[in-house]
Amino acid sequence: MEKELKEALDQVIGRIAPFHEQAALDAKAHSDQLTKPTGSLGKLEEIAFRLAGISGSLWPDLSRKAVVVMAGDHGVCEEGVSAYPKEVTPQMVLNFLGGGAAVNVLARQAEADVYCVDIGVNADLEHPDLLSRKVVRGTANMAKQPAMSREEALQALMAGVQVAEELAEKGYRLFATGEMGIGNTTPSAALTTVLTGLSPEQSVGRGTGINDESWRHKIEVVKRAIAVNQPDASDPLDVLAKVGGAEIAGLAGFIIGAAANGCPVVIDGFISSVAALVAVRLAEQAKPFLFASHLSQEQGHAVVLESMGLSPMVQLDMRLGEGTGAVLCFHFIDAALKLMQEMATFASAGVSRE
Ligand SMILES: Cc1cc2ncn([C@H]3O[C@H](COP(=O)(O)O)[C@@H](O)[C@H]3O)c2cc1C
Ligand SMILES: O=C(O)c1cccnc1
Repeated sequence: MEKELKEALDQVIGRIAPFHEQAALDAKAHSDQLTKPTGSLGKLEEIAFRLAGISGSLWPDLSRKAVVVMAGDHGVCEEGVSAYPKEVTPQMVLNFLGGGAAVNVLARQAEADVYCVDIGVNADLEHPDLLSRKVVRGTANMAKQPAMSREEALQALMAGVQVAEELAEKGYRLFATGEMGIGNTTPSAALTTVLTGLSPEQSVGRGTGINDESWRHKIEVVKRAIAVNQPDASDPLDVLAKVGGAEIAGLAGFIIGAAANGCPVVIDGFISSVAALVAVRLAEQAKPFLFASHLSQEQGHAVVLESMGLSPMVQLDMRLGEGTGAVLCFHFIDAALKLMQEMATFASAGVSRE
């Protein structure tokens, strides 16, 4: 089973098309004709060039947008690493489905649809709009044993791939990643430490808002998880299974699946970015499809983004997750494309350039 899953994943990775350098250069050539000093729209120009390179067409239609919120629970919560109880995970899933969470509000404003996926929640959840893809009923406590088996990690990755395939099939062309899982900044910090070499003191943050004492304890928990499981940093699947989480694996698979379908993905804060790092370690080809949205307040986020060569669009001191920062940045993606499509050229507007 594990072998079949790995083969299926490798097959999806093999479908990721290379970046169209020429389309990106053509977009830049067009941009340089527009009525503005060269490069003056800054990152908005870079966004437009990269979107052209991803799609292979100068101005892709990215009007159909979705944010995918993967939800899962974490056995490591029994160590006391979060400021909130684990019951919040299923409760928030119902809130997403009812349209009342922060990400729902921002998605409505950005004209994006919200898809919530139960990939590892430790509760029986039923709702007509819920994508039920449960791989585990919460992970095991990584401070004592591997959070997941290698097979479970692969199942979660492939479940994420499947969600991307289905949404691409429905016509969505631009995605944002989001997550919900009380305790998930702890496995995210452990993954950061193992995959980037950052110390636990620098990768562990305050998450939902723990105090100094709990923060020091959380660092010890991350150190213990790494000591107990001895994840092999050169094997991203091993690291993901031992000190990761189902929603992190699901998002990594989703990113790979979106890239295989030629769709750009805007990644959210710390947890989503760690999932993206796992995706990139599994499939380097997925990297050009990624856009960083905001810089989270969570310690360690900047290093995770830097390790992928990504620079965030904004810094709003947010630390929520759910895909909130990513959905907000859909507005910048829309703006970048509109500017390139609608601005006059020096020639058409009769504006002198020398
Ligand atoms: C009501 C509520 C809504 C949330 N939405 C996202 N998170 C965020 O907080 C959690 C991570 O922080 P930690 O590791 O400290 O538990 C994740 O669920 C993340 O998505 C929330 C947390 C709460 C309490
Ligand atoms: O950056 C994030 O995504 C984040 C930070 C703290 C808590 N939840 C999410």
